[in-house]
Amino acid sequence: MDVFRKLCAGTRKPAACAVAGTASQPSEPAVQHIPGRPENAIAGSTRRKRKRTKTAAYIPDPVTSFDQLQSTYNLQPRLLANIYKAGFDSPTPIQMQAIPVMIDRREIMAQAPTGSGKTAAFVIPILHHLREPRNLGFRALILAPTRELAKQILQVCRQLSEGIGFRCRYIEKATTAANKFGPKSKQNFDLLVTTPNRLVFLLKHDPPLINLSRVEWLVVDESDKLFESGFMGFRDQLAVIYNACSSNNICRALFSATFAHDVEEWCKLTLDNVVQVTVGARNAAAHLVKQELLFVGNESGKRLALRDLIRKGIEPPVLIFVQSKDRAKELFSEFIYDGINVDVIHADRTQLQRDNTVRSFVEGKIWVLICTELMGRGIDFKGINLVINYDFPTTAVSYIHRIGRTGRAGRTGRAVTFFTEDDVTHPQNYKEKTLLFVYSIANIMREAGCDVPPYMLKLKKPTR
Ligand SMILES: Nc1ncnc2c1ncn2[C@@H]1O[C@H](COP(=O)(O)OP(=O)(O)OP(=O)(O)O)[C@@H](O)[C@H]1O
Repeated sequence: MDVFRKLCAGTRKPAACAVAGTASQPSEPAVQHIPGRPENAIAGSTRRKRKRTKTAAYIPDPVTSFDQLQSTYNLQPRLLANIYKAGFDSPTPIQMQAIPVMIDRREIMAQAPTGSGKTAAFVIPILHHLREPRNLGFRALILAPTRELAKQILQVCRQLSEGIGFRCRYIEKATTAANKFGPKSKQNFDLLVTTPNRLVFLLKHDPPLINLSRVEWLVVDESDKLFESGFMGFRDQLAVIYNACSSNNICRALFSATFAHDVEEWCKLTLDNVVQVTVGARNAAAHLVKQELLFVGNESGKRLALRDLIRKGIEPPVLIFVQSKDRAKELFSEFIYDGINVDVIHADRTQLQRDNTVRSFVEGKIWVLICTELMGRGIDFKGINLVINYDFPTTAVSYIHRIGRTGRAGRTGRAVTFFTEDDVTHPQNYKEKTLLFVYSIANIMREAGCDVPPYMLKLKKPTR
């Protein structure tokens, strides 16, 4: 059975029946769409005109300040204090919209640009609902596609819950996790942040080594990534986790900077009266990133162009994306040879090496970090000034996430994408795909008001 169907078949909400059956008609109205703009999140009139009764059409009004969360929803003073202590003076557009929706226990599918504060947008309402530590086992579960991102989210959970006493956990090793979080443990933990694979390992054990039946909130961050199927996809794992969260009171929230039709489809059919929040245009690059495309001719042209950029003066920290582990290793050797303060991160490095590299980069000991797609999503390095796409991204979605490592939290950033003759010619076989990506990326840039070589916009859009 297709896992997408498995995911839907596992639901306990009535709307899901439509998937397993034939009609596929979502219950009425399944999705509320709230258009929002990054610069002015309050979609205003449409929302305010809605009845204030709790019907299917009811959507809680957005908030314009964090104080309003206390006056309207009785947010804990300590949680509010932690929000301000984190330096969050006022909510970002996605926070204005998503926090009241989740506090109202509405299921949500949210899309907002990279670096726009989605993490706090789901962590704040979850902490509000958990209220206080209890020894009931995990009551909230947050899934992320990479360990680095899961740890980063964990940090935010701990930072915002400081002084409240929540036990926020991460699955370091599946073997020790069984003892710590298994059925025989004291169940003295509240919130789990993890990648799907380790959790699935525990769940698939007979009997399961972790119990998710008390989970009230399941958050899927980078939802379009976690819904990907196939060898590298997480969809199978998501289905297992989804079915293990068996509480009748469960609410689900899906967040990403990019939109995927299958996620939307699943939300409409499966979630209970889901609210869909979209801040800004769908699948658009963060507007604070100045994007440049640089034609470098061929492979050796990339090295020359990179040296040229460095010679002209780059302001660290800088992230360089390449397409594979081998490419990362290769470029790293060259940089080291050139005496540049650089390190590399890819899936072949041990977790300890990866953690140390991230720490050194954050502390400013490393100026240039070469990485693969592993670091493309969600990672929030403060103050990245420049992202270089040394290898052309393989999808427009990947491009949006990669360049979104800069231009975050109100700061401006710059992204330079190298492309070669090979990337724009030979529209045969797999090259046809590349051509499509060049075309889509050129359009993303054009929509963001950046300079694009005119011929790129004239590239014939290949058929898929
Ligand atoms: N209300 C706020 N005021 C100021 N800064 C904020 C606020 N909320 C979040 N931030 C900061 O914005 C940065 C980006 O937040 P976050 O990592 O949650 O973005 P994101 O939308 O999840 O991005 P991505 O799509 O790349 O994962 C973080 O450094 C965070 O501390």
